[in-house]
Amino acid sequence: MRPVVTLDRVTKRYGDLVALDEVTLAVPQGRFVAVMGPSGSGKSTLLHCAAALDRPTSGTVKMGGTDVGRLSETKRTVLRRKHAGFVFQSYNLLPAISVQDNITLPLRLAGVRPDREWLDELVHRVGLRDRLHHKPAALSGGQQQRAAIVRALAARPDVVFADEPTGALDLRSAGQVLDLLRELVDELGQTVVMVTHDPAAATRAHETLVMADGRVIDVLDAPAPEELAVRLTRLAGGEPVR
Ligand SMILES: Nc1ncnc2c1ncn2[C@@H]1O[C@H](COP(=O)(O)OP(=O)(O)OP(=O)(O)O)[C@@H](O)[C@H]1O
Repeated sequence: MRPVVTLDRVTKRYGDLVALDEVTLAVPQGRFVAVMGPSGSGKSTLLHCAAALDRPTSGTVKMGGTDVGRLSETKRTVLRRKHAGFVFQSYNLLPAISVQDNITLPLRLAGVRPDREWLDELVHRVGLRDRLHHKPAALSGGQQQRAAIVRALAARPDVVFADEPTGALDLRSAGQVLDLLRELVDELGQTVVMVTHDPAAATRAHETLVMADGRVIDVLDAPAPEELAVRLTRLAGGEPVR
């Protein structure tokens, strides 16, 4: 499979602190990749560098074949708009406009005409057809996050980066959002990279990258939640993993 994002010996330093330490990885198209690890292990830094939200101190990040590190801030923004979608823990929907307008806002800002058929398909899949004309506040948390997912996918990005997408949801809504992300990958060929603290969330992913001290120390194929929870607890306690 063609990689949509690649990192080659990517290091990110904040002064003396090494937040990412020579990380090399490729995210293939059509995969659902989870990123887990103890607090401070570098998950968000990895996501920000991979998503061209931030520039590494050294190493190479390529998105859509373009070397992100060589671009100006403005060009990175253009690259992100073209290739990436984002889902955050806080849904970041604008309260004053309808769900429909929220979904199409980034497209309109970018001067791109919405693909009605694609949006209909997405809205149908996430079960929001009859909520489109409501304001976000009239939707449950799970529904708002599903609207945010449609917004992230509206421009058919190469990859969606999700940072704790279920962090604010109850168990049932979280499960629905995760099942939905997996369905979008399996049935629509989308690619998702998701940072999460929830071992149950990682079981929906094809593979889980486990991080510690700024490195990817393990790549697990669809691990059982119990197995993952034990590994993460050991890591958080500073115990050796193997
Ligand atoms: N802007 C910054 N300036 C200085 N240090 C930073 C900055 N951003 C992150 N760090 C540090 O880099 C390390 C990795 O942080 P990062 O946020 O990537 O970890 P994380 O695994 O996402 O943690 P959490 O699960 O708590 O969100 C931490 O030690 C953090 O304090």
